[in-house]
Amino acid sequence: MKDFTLGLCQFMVTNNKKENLLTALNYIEQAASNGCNIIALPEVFNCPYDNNFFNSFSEEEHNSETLNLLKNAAKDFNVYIIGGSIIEREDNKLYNTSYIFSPEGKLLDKHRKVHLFDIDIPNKITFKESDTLTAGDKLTVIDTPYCKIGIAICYDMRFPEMFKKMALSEAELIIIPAAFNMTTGPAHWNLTLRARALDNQVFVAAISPARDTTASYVAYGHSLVASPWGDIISSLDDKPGLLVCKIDSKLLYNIREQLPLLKHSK
Ligand SMILES: NC(=O)CCC(=O)C(=O)O
Repeated sequence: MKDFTLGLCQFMVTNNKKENLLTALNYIEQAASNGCNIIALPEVFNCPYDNNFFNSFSEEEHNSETLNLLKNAAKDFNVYIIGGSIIEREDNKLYNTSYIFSPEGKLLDKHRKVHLFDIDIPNKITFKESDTLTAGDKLTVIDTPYCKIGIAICYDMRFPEMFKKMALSEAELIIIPAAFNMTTGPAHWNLTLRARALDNQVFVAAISPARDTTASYVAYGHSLVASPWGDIISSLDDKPGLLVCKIDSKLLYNIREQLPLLKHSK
């Protein structure tokens, strides 16, 4: 692992795909001009987070307006892009999928959300991704010249065993495109992200859409970076914004040497 600058793009997602793509591109450009080497977007960043929109906003990988834009942006700005997630369509099934591009515009890998968000907290929040989506079934850890990056999507963060497997596959940074809500966000967002970082002695970066109180699903916001020590080293509030965070590789090496949890893990 070596030092680098991470950019998290927290913006408002609307029900106009073209507008969302333009916003994403503007944020990527701004992050690149602020020296970011790795830039990440929110979960389902081109479409409202709502089952009613998923089918009509879905795209096939081989013919995707969104993926073309991300690929070209990665190349034009010479950056790694963790492309939040989009609704991917393959063989009449829909997946919540994150695509990762290199600075050459090469598709390095993709992560399909493994744990679908099916919850029912009466009078608070009910959501059933499995009404429309199919779950992925693999871990994603990619190698870059800066660090090894694991990818998880939102509700995936609640499953510590998945994170342990990524850490044991040598992930040093885990990037999580996400969209918590106004019930679970205040209660669990910081706590869960800090715990995954601390348990696995990795940097954790979570990127949410900005909060839109008129949307059918109101995102919590509060994109953040947690360190391998378990503290929050940079964060946003609920409004649109770009988080630029310098990642100090020494921090990870020192913590892992001084408190060797991964070595002691059985
Ligand atoms: N998009 C999601 O997976 C939402 C997860 C969430 O809000 C949670 O509490 O978990």
